[in-house]
Amino acid sequence: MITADRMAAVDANAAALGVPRKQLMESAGNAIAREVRTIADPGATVTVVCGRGNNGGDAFVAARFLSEYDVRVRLLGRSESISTAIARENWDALDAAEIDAEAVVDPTGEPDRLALWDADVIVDAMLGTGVSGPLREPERTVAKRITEAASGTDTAVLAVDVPSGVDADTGEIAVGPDGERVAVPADRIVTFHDAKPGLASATDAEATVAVADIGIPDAAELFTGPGDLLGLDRDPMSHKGDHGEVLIVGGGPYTGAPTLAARAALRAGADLVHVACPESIAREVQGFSENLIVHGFPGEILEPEHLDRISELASGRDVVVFGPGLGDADPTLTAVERFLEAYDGRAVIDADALQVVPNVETDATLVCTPHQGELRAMGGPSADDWRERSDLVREFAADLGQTVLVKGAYDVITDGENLRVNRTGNPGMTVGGTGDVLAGAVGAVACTQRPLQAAAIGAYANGRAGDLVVEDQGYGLVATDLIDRIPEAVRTDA
Ligand SMILES: NC(=O)C1=CN([C@@H]2O[C@H](COP(=O)(O)OP(=O)(O)OC[C@H]3O[C@@H](n4cnc5c(N)ncnc54)[C@H](O)[C@@H]3O)[C@@H](O)[C@H]2O)[C@H](O)CC1
Ligand SMILES: [K+]
Repeated sequence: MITADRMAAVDANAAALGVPRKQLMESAGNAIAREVRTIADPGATVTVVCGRGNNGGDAFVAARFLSEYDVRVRLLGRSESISTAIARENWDALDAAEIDAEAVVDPTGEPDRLALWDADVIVDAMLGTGVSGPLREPERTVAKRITEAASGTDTAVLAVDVPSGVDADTGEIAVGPDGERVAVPADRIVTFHDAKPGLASATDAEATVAVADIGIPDAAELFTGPGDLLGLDRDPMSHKGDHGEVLIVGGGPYTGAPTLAARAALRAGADLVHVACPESIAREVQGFSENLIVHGFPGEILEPEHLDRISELASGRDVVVFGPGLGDADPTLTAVERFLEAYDGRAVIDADALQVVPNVETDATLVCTPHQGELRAMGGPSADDWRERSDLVREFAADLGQTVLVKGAYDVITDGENLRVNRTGNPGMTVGGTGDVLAGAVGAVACTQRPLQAAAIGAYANGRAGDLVVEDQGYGLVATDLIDRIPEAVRTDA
């Protein structure tokens, strides 16, 4: 199963791996043509009804492959409104293939002119995963015409990827202003790459769903890539506080760590970052950035007596990052344990605090970010080969019931079920502090993304930042270099 958002990410990752979208669309169109051939013989009349997005684009390709049929392509809307270059290229190619293709110049025109009737097959390519809200005109009226044309006749309706009007993730059909739920009733659906969660519930019992392989490599799903960043796209209408508030609980024997994590959280997009650290370093930490709100607790290390204050600070934040520089003194580990027993929000657990996790009962949603030594200290597996490590860590995460990001040349990221591997980063990043930067970045992203995705994006961004630094200045990287490159590393328009 794959959701529409994940499909878009995998699509972009495939493109980054060198599989162009045009090739995906060719494969998608070919799969549609193959399905038409199982429904009707050459010479049959096929009406292809297309929207202005890539769902329509797929069907333009299919029409080209069906030149031995009597194919009529009807684009809803002006051809200039076709939304992607690839789809437009394929629309133009219909001419060369001498396909009867007509753009409904006046999109609100009388859809009856679309001559949907007396077709052996109607291909529904109005909308796929790009649908938002109830079907608008003219798609709404056309969906009703298709329903009429198909009911009581032996016209077969074949939906491209998703029946138009159906939400691919939920199977829901949004209620329109007329109080009606309108979608195309497909007899057959050819969906691409992987089943969509909503298809099973959306289609009537007898609809058959075929999943077509369109050549997306497994690597596009397994390895993190630029597609994983798409979830970060900022809603232009968003305002302060939307992108989350992070609390960093750190510092003790080590003073730089909480600062690195806090600054990384800011650069990775958190709106506000609070730092709870020993009073002895609070002034120093505050000195790094006025965007940090620093709360000093008495003494040199985190102890159980500080927990009321920490819990109060945590309750007002989206994510807590526990660990950078805390050290592993008994009172500190006891404090971490007590905190987790009471906390039910999201937290990133790093460094010495990690050893507490396997033995604590918590309702918190955790992202654990051990390196391989810390994973062993947690009672986790060790394996040199990243493939073997992936399987072992997935089992470990499943037992733990949490998301685990094991840092390494290949970072292994898993929630016990799904697995991602991050290949960005370089040997220059083994210097101290890069783990603190990573923990802060994951904490910021976890404000708006689910744990697995937050860990995948954090690992990708941290490594990518490291690669940008090395590209510019060669090795000799220090952790603070990473922080300034994080915004560039998470840009989706790069
Ligand atoms: N992601 C992949 O790997 C692949 C996707 N393919 C095909 O692409 C579509 C998704 O294409 P997209 O352009 O994102 O969106 P759609 O074509 O589904 O629809 C967008 C189109 O529809 C209009 N629209 C949106 N909501 C409504 C509405 N409620 N009423 C009317 N019109 C609506 C919107 O304005 C746009 O014009 C996917 O399903 C696949 O078929 C690739 O070709 C294969 C790989
Ligand atoms: K469709």
